[in-house]
Amino acid sequence: MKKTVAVLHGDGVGQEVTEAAVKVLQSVGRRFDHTFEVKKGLIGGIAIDETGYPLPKETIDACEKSDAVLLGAVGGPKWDQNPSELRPEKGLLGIRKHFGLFANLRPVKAVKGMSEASPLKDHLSKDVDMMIVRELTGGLYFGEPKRKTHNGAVDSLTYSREEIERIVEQGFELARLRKGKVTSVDKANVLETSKLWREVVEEKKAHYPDVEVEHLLVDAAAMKLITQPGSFDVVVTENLFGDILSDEASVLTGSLGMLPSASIRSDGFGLYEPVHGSAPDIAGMNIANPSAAILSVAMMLKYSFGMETEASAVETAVYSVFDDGYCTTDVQKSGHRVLTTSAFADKVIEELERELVSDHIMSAYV
Ligand SMILES: NC(=O)c1ccc[n+]([C@@H]2O[C@H](COP(=O)([O-])OP(=O)(O)OC[C@H]3O[C@@H](n4cnc5c(N)ncnc54)[C@H](O)[C@@H]3O)[C@@H](O)[C@H]2O)c1
Ligand SMILES: CC(C)[C@H](C(=O)O)[C@@H](O)C(=O)O
Ligand SMILES: [Mg+2]
Repeated sequence: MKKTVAVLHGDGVGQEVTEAAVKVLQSVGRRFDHTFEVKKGLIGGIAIDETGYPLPKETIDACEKSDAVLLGAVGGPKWDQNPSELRPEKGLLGIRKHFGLFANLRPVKAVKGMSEASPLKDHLSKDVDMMIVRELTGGLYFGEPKRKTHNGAVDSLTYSREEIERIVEQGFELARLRKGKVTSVDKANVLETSKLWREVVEEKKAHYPDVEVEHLLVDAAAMKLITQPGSFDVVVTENLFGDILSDEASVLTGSLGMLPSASIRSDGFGLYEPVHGSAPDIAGMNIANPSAAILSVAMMLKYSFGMETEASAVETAVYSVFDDGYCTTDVQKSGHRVLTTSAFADKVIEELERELVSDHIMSAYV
C-alpha cells in the first residue's frame, strides 16, 4: 500500500521524537512492504520564525494532500510573550479546527514493567487501560468573546447540543468495542454547558443499553483516576477537562512521554500527536522519550490506514524494548539501561525487524 503522511515536527522535543517516529514508520514500510511518502511542513514557533505564521497555508495544503498527519509538539519560551495570534499554540488549535477533528482519543495503558516507573506504583492496580475521549474543537479554547484588557479578561465556554452529541456518540461506540463502560466527566453542579452535557449523555444512553454509564464531576474524577484507575474504560469529556485529566492519567503509565493520541475524521483522515508538549527543559538533548510519538504512528497505521497487524507490531515492539531492560530518562528503573531518543527508536526498529514480535503481538489500541 502507498500512503502519504504530512509530518510537522514543530518545536522543542517535537523535532526529536517525530524524527524517531518517522524512522519507525519507514521501518514498518520496509518490513510490511508499504510505501510511506513523507511531506514535511512547518507549524508552531518554527513556522512563525520562518514564515510569520504559526500555521502557514503551505502546511495546510500539504496536510490536505496527505492521508494522515503526524505532529510533534509546538511552543516554547521563545514565543511566550508573543501576541495570541502569533503564539505557536494558535497553529495547533488552528489545524485541529481546520480539519474538523473534534474527537481526540488518548489511550492510557499501563504495561507490565513500565508502570513500576510510576511515582504511584505502590498504589496502582495492574489493569489500567482506559481511553480518554476529549472534545477537541469547542469549549473554552474556541469560545467567543475572548479578550484581555489591563483590568480584566474574558474567555467564553459554549457548547451546542450537536457538538456534545457527536463526541458522546464516539464515546459510546468505543465503549462497545472495549469494556462496555462510559464515564462522562463534567461539572454539572455549576456549569450550564455541563448540565447540557449530562442531559445529552442521559439521552444517548437509551441507544446503548449494553453500555454502563457513570457520571463523575471533574474534581472527583481527578481523584478517582489515581485511587481507582482500574474502574475506568472510556472517559468522555469536554476540551479543557480532557486536557488536564490526560496529563494526570499519564502518570499511571510511568510518564507523559508514553501517551499517544489520535484525532480521526469519519473519512479516515487523522491527526496523530503525542499528548506531551515541546518540553523546553529537555529539548535538544536527545533524551526525550519517543514512545508517545511512536505509539501515535501505531494509531495512525490502525485508524487511518487500516493496518491492524502493523499497528500491533509497533506497539508490541515499543513495550518489548522496555521489557528487554531498556528505558529513557523519564521512566528510569533500577537495572535498566537508559537510552537516548534516537537509540530507543533504533531498538524499536530492531524489535520490528527481528520479526519475533509477530509471535506475541498484543491487541492494538481500540
Ligand atoms: N501538543 C502540543 O504541541 C503541546 C502539548 C502540551 C504543551 N505544549 C506546549 O509545550 C510547551 C511546554 O509546556 P509544558 O512544559 O507545560 O509541558 P510539556 O508536556 O512540554 O512538559 C511537561 C514535563 O514533561 C516532560 N516531558 C514531556 N514530554 C516528554 C517526553 N517525551 N519525554 C520525557 N519527558 C517529557 C517535560 O520534560 C516536562 O518536565 C508550552 O509552550 C506548551 O504550550 C504543546
Ligand atoms: C498546547 C495546548 C494548546 C494543547 C491543548 O491544550 O490542547 C496541549 O496541552 C495538548 O494537550 O494537546
Ligand atoms: Mg495538554
